[in-house]
Amino acid sequence: MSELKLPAVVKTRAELITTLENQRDAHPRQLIGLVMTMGALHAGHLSLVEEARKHSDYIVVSIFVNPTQFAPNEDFDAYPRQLEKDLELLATVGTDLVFAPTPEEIYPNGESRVTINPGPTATVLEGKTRPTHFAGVCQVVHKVINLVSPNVAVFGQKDAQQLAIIRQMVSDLDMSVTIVGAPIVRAEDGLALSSRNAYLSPVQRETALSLSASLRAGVSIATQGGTRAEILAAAETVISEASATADSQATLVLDYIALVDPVTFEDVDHGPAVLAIAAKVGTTRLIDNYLVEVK
Ligand SMILES: Nc1ncnc2c1ncn2[C@@H]1O[C@H](COP(=O)(O)OP(=O)(O)OP(=O)(O)O)[C@@H](O)[C@H]1O
Ligand SMILES: CC(C)(CO)[C@@H](O)C(=O)[O-]
Ligand code: BAL
Repeated sequence: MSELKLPAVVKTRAELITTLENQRDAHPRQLIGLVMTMGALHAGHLSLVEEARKHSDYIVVSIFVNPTQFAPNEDFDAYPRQLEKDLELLATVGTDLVFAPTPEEIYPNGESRVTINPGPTATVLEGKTRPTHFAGVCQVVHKVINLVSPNVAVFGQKDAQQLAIIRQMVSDLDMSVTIVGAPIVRAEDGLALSSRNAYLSPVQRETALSLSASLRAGVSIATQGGTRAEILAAAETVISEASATADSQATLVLDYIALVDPVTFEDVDHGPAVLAIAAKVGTTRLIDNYLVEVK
């Protein structure tokens, strides 16, 4: 791994803008792709870079744990930070530039006086439990897209509601970037890869498998032509059993299981849908989803 060329890193917006200006001057026809992350990278993030490569020539990855999308009681301070390791991982998939700013660089004036209202899709599911989360996500995504001016930006389907809200923001605010969604990368045992999986003890990780198992039970009913109620019941049965039998060191508390429209995140009973789950394993909150077709 150490023989691979590490991507160039810029930490300030001035360096970012100059580097991109030079890049555009030297290669005016090249398309720029952006992948935004909070670091602690895993194969899911690397798949976004590979997806970006299909649509663009020069790839910028941002690594920034954005304070405005965390509520005061959440894990902003504890969130894993490992820039050197992240650079080595990015080198394996060919990244051209990493933008790794500090919070002061992104928010030089402290709290912004103008913010983005992420709209009704941000009030349900993740938005119900994390009411300020999507406003913070939209704020930083809008800022970094403005700074980089990419042709394409790639986001993961793992954060399905985030992807839907970003698509809506780009459409409603006439932002000139193409948003590409990339499928969820899972571990062999089905667990959706997530930086927060690093918080799980071995026994908690075992319990966490019930999230994807529950969704797969619902997907199986959907594939057999089951109704909304049957799909949700199948998923709920798996998660209730797992909650009831979980080890005391690996408690499982369901937040929601939902079957929703992929654009609005309102409940649906037919057509394309997202079967989504969120639960706390111990103190770690995890999310997952599958796309299904409800007959
Ligand atoms: N398993 C995955 N498969 C595909 N994309 C993913 C996966 N995990 C994260 N992503 C995507 O990577 C981008 C950056 O996400 P982020 O840095 O928050 O990673 P994360 O692993 O989801 O972390 P967290 O544990 O904080 O949710 C987002 O677009 C997210 O949807
Ligand atoms: C898109 C994002 C990088 C914005 O901080 C974050 O919400 C994430 O990692 O999904
Ligand atoms: N992947 C979404 C970032 C967050 O949970 O804050």
